[in-house]
Amino acid sequence: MTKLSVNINKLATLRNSRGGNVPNLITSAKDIESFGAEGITIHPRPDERHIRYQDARDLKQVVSTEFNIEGNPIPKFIDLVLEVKPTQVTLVPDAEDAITSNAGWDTLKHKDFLVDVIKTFKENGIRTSIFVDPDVQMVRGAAETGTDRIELYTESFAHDFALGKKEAGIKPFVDAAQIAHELGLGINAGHDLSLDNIKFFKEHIPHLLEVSIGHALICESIYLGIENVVNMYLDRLK
Ligand SMILES: CC(=O)[C@@H](O)[C@H](O)COP(=O)(O)O
Ligand SMILES: NCC(=O)COP(=O)(O)O
Repeated sequence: MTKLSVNINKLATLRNSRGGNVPNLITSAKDIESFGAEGITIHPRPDERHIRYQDARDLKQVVSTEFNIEGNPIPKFIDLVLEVKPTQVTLVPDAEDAITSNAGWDTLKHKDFLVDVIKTFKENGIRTSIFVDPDVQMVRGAAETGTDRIELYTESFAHDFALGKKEAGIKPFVDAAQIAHELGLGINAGHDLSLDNIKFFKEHIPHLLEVSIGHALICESIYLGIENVVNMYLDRLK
C-alpha cells in the first residue's frame, strides 16, 4: 500500500495571489484528508512565496494524517520543524532562488552535515527522509546518514514518461529502490507525478511507501472540476 500525501503549496500560491484567505488552507487540508488522502505535504521556501512559516504552525493543529514538511535545512527551517514536530521532515537541497526543487542531495559530499541534522530531528521524534536522485551511490550515501527514508526525485521519470520513454525512464528508479530496500531505507517519491504516470510508477517501484503530489494534482483538480463549476454558475444565472 502506497500512501498519497497531497502537497498543498499550490493552494497557498493561489491564496497569496489575491491576499486574503481564499482558498483557506486549513479547510482545504481537512477536506483533502476527509476525501481519503493519507498525508499533507508542505514545502515552505525561505521567501514564503507560497506556504508561510505560520501555515506550518496552523496546519499542525488540524492535520490528523501524516504531516510532512519539506525544505532545505537552513537554520530557520530547522527551528520551524523542531517547533512544529511534523510526522516527517524531508530534506531538499534547493537553492533560495530555485523555481522548484531541481536536484537531489549529494549524500557523499554533504554526509557530515546530513548526519548532524538527521540526528537532531530523530532525537525529537521526527521521521526523516532525504530527497535523492535515482543514483545508487547517492542512495548508499543516504543510508550512511542515518535517515529513515529517501524520497526519490521523480522529475526525470516524469519527463521520460511524457516522451514515451517509459522503460528507460523507470529503470534507474527500480535499481535505486531495490538498493534502498536492501539497505533498510523506507522509500518515498515525488515531483511531477501525475494521473498520467503514477500507475506505471507504482507498478514498477517495489516497496513504495509514500508519494507526495502537488502541482499536477491541483492542476488536474481545476481541470476536472471546471465543467461542474461553470454549470453551477450558469444554473445560478438562469
Ligand atoms: C521536493 C519536491 O519535489 C516538492 O516539494 C516540490 O519541489 C514542490 O515545491 P514547489 O511547490 O515549490 O514547486
Ligand atoms: N515531494 C514532492 C512534492 O511534494 C510535490 O511535488 P509536485 O507534485 O508539486 O511536483
